[in-house]
Amino acid sequence: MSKNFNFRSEKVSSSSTASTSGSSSGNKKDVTKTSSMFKSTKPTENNSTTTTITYKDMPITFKKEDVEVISNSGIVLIKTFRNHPNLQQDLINYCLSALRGNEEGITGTEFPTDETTFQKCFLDIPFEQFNSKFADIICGAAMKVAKEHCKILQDYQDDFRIAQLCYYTNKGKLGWHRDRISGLTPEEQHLIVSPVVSMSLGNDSIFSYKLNTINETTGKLEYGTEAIDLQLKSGDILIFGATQRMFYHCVKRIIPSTNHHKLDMDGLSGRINITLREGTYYPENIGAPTANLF
Ligand SMILES: O=C(O)CCC(=O)C(=O)O
Ligand SMILES: [Fe+2]
Repeated sequence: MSKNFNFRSEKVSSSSTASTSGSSSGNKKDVTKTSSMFKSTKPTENNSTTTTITYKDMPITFKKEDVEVISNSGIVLIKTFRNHPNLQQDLINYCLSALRGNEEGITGTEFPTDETTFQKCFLDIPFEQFNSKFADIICGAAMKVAKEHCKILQDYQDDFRIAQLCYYTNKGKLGWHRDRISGLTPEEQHLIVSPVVSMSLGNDSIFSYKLNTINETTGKLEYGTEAIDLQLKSGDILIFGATQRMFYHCVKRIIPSTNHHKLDMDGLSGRINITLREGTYYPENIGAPTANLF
C-alpha cells in the first residue's frame, strides 16, 4: 500500500494478527475473548491453518476450498456455512425476532406484513446488543479465517460498533452506496479501513460491487467504475476491508425460490442480511438507515 494513503484505523502490531478478532477500545464488545472457542491445527504439507468451531455440539470446519479471496486488497467470501442449515435457521429466527422487537432490550422496526408492497426493513442495534454467540462466529471465527487468507486484512484493527439486520422481500433491492459513517467528512470517509462483515440468509441475491484501486502516483484511493456481480447464497459471509472497505456496492435483486435448504422464514420468503461494522449508533435511524447510506 502506498505510504501516502493514510488509513484511518490504527495499524495493529504483527503479534496481534494471531488473535481472533480485535475490538480496539471504547464501548465495544471485546471479541478477543472468543479465541478459546477455536481449535486451529496446522497441516504440515501446506503452511495454512484450519479453524474448527463447535456449534450446538457439532464441529464446523472452515475448509480452504470454501474461502474465496475475491481481492487481495480486502475482499473475502466465506462459504463454509452454506452447508450448515441449522446454524442458518437459528440466525434467521434471531433476526426475525429482533426485527419484530421480540428480543430483550431490542426495539423492533416496522415489519412487512404484505410481501407485495414492501421491499425491505432495517434495524440497527449497537454491536454489544447483538447475540454474542453469533458475534463470536461471524466476527470472531470467520474474520480470523478471512485474515489468514487475505493478509491486508491483518494490518488494521477490527472495529465493530453496529449490527444492522435487514429483511428483503423478493422485490427488495438496495441502491449503489458506500457504507459511510455518519459524522465524518468526505475526506475522512475515504480513509475508513476497518472491515465490514456481511452475512446472507434465505434466498440468493445478486450483489454488485466496483473495485477500488490505489493510484500509484498519488497514493490516493480511487473508486472503481466497472460493476462486478456476485451471487450470494444463504450462509455466505462477505468480508470487505482495507482498500475495499469503501467500495461502491448494491443489492441488484433477490432471486426467488433459491432457499434450497427450505429454511423457515416464518411464513415469508425473501432474504435476510446481517451487517456488522464500524459506525455510530443512532436510534433515530432504525427502519430508515438508507438515508444514512447514500
Ligand atoms: O444485503 C446485502 O448484502 C448488503 C447490505 C448493505 O450493503 C448495507 O446494508 O449496507
Ligand atoms: Fe452496504
